[in-house]
Amino acid sequence: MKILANDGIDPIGKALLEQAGFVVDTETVPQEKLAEALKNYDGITVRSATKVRQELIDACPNIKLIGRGGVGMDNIDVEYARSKGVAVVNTPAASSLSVAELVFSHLFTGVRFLQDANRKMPVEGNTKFNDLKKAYAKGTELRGKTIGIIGFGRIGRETATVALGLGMNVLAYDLYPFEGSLTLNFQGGASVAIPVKTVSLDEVIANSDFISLHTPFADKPILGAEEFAKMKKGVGVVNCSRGGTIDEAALIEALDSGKVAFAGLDVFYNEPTPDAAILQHSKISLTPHIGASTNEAQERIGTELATLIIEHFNK
Ligand SMILES: O=C(O)[C@H](O)COP(=O)(O)O
Repeated sequence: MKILANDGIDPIGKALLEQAGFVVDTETVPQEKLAEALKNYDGITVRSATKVRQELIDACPNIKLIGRGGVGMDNIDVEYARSKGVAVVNTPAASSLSVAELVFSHLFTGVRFLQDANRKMPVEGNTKFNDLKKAYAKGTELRGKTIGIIGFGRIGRETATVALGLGMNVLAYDLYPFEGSLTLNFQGGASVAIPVKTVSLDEVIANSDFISLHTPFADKPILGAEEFAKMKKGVGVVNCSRGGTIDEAALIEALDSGKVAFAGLDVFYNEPTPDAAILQHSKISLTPHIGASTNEAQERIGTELATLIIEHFNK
């Protein structure tokens, strides 16, 4: 069996597949050459870069499995593949903590102006930063503040758990209400369960000091001008979910008016070429869709994906 890992696969996942007798190629084939190249393979694995659309599936009748190393399957025509008897698998839980930690990277960045300070610190030969120091004199602490989490699935809950560990209050919203507890595990084996209950979207929007999005993209943004207007003045907004869930033009207006103090964005409406107005804004902390890009997450993803592929072909 031959697998093309077109967006790469962690060495541990590759080794597991090879031990099970699979041939694994990890060289990325450009999208336009994929239909030809894939004819020689039994399966393909992707992250979010490679698109596996209907035409590609039709062009490669040998393909029996599409593996998504990650959560979002918006780059794969899943229903169509399944209707043609092609299995589609993903690894929905493996990257939750890495994404949650990136949310806090953006939050800590925003409350202490790192995105701007990193651009403006005096360079060699000019050691004066007193004016800059005055500009950044009033940061904000996270402890005791309220984080609003929109989308309370695996990543939303992991984000809430980290927030509770930092001493923040959590307000969460999900289409499917949740009432239960989240467990914080501490060094030495101690753990504590903290009750959490979802509230309405309006409550989250109106009462949060920071808002983090954790939903897939549906048909329109979840946060637009109307929602920004209802938020607290000085709110910080983070998006490590999917591009399009925030109306970027409305976000820029809200940042410029001071309604939103800062934003942290890992995902963009236009990927991989976000708009210049977003890229150059001094109040936006930017990362290039790297929520799942940690050693630990990729190792878990590679291991899980390899296991799913082996199980599928051994059925
Ligand atoms: O859906 C996901 O798993 C994340 O958006 C990560 O995507 P990536 O694997 O392309 O980094």
